[in-house]
Amino acid sequence: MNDRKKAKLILIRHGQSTWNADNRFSGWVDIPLNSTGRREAMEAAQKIKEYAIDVCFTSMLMRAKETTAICLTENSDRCEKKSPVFKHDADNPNWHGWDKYDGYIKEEIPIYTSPDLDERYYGDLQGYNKAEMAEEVGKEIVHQWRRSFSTRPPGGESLEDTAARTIPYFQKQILPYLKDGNNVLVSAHGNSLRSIIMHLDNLEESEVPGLELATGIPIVYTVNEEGKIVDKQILE
Ligand SMILES: O=C(O)[C@H](O)COP(=O)(O)O
Repeated sequence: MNDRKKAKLILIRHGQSTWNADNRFSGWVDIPLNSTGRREAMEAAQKIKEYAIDVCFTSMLMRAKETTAICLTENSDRCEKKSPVFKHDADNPNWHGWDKYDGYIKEEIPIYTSPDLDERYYGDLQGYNKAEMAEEVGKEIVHQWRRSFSTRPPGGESLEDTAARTIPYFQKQILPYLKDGNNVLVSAHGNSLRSIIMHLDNLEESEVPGLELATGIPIVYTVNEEGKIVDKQILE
């Protein structure tokens, strides 16, 4: 357990994926990192290695999980003694207990995965090129679909819908670890993290369209024992 006053919350949007590079709407499509994305995650690992990570949270999607695993590789002081272990969902009927083990329980950095941290569902837009879509329906409409708070892209989730799952998850599952003084890494997605940042930074709806997150750049919040943010650094 760390000094309570120094609990860090590290948020990171996954590194570049092959569809980020192709400028395609990804949403829930499970696209891996490309070589640029893996490099970004390695650079992020260097930037955060001073923080001994106690627990991680990530989405169900490969690009966020890969980023988590790479980010932990430089956390060497901790990893020498502790292994990162992806924790699977015991409540899922398809889980057969194959990831159970008896020893080393105190020696792990648990990585919890949840669909609540998945990217915003982009519905009918998934797979389409963003620039081509803007030519077809107009730049303004595509910007609304991508950046407004309450507009839903066709068949998909608005940021408001996404926030309705990410913020309760943050409050119930993540915040208690921070209040207890743990350093927490959350690797997720452009929009699932935008919704959490909107909550943490108390942003107005009108400020949300201007909030952009680069791939692979850690944002480090310092959180006090009451769960309040006392500092924010962007490690560009
Ligand atoms: O799902 C996607 O395509 C990206 O992760 C985020 O896309 P956006 O910047 O268009 O919201």
